[in-house]
Amino acid sequence: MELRGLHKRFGQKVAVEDLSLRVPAGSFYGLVGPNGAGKTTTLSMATGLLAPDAGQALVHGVDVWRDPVTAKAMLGNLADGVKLFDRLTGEQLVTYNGLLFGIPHDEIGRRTTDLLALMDMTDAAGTMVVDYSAGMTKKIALACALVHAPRLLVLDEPFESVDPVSAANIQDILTSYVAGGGTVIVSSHSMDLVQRMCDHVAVVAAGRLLVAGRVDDVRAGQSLQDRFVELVGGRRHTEGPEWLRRS
Ligand SMILES: Nc1ncnc2c1ncn2[C@@H]1O[C@H](COP(=O)(O)OP(=O)(O)OP(=O)(O)O)[C@@H](O)[C@H]1O
Repeated sequence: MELRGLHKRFGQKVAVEDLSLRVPAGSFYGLVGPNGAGKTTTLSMATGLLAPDAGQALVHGVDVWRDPVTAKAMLGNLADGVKLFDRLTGEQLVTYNGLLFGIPHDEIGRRTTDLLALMDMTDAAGTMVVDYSAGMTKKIALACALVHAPRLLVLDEPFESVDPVSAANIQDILTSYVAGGGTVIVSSHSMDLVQRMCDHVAVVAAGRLLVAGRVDDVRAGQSLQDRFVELVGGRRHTEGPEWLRRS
C-alpha cells in the first residue's frame, strides 16, 4: 500500500497533514501514535471509508478512490467504530460479507466455519451480534475482514477489548498470513505488541508522520515504548495532584 500526501481537515482541525507512507508487500506494519494523532483518519482514507481532502491511497498500484471495487477486493478492513449489521447472527454477518465479494455459497460456508473456529466463536455463531461483548464484536468483524482472503489487511486497534488467549490466537493467524505473502497494517497503542509482532512501524503525532521504517531501525537500541515517548514527548513524571494522593 502506498499513501501519497493524504490530507484531512475537520473544520479548523487538521487531522492528517500531507502524510505519505509506503507499506512494502509482505510486511507486518504497525501504526502508532498518541490519542488523536490521526491514525483512524489515515486508515479510513487509506481504505476508502473517508474521502481525503487531498492525496492518494494505492493498493497494489490501484487507486482506492478512483477504482474502489478493484482496490477493495484486495483489501480486508477492520475499521474502528463502524456500525455492523448487528441484528444478524455472527454466522450470518460473515456469510453476508462473503456474498458481497461474490464467493460461491458452499465456499463461504466452509470459510465461515473455519473463521468462527479460529476466533473461538463457534458456540456464539447463532447469537445476534448486538448481544456480543466488545471483544466478541471485534473478533467477528475481523472474521468478516478475512472471509474474502484479501492480499492486504488493514486493522484499526484489532486487539482492543480482546481477551489474551484470543489475542494470541489472532496474532498467530496474522503471523502466518504474513508468512504466506499477505500484508498487514495494524494500529495499536501497545508498543510491546508492535515491537514483538511487526517488522515495520510508523509513528504519527498531530497528524504528521514523525518516523517510519524497520522496527529495529526506528527504536535504535531502545525499547519501542521508550523511543515512542522520546519522539512524541508529553511524559510528565508527576505524582499527580496532592488531593488525589491523600484520598
Ligand atoms: N469526524 C470528525 N469530526 C471532527 N473531528 C474529528 C473527526 N474525526 C476525527 N477528528 C479529529 O481528528 C483528530 C484525529 O483523530 P483520529 O481518530 O484519527 O485519531 P487516532 O490517532 O485514531 O486517535 P485514538 O488513538 O485516540 O483512537 C482528533 O483531533 C479528532 O478529534
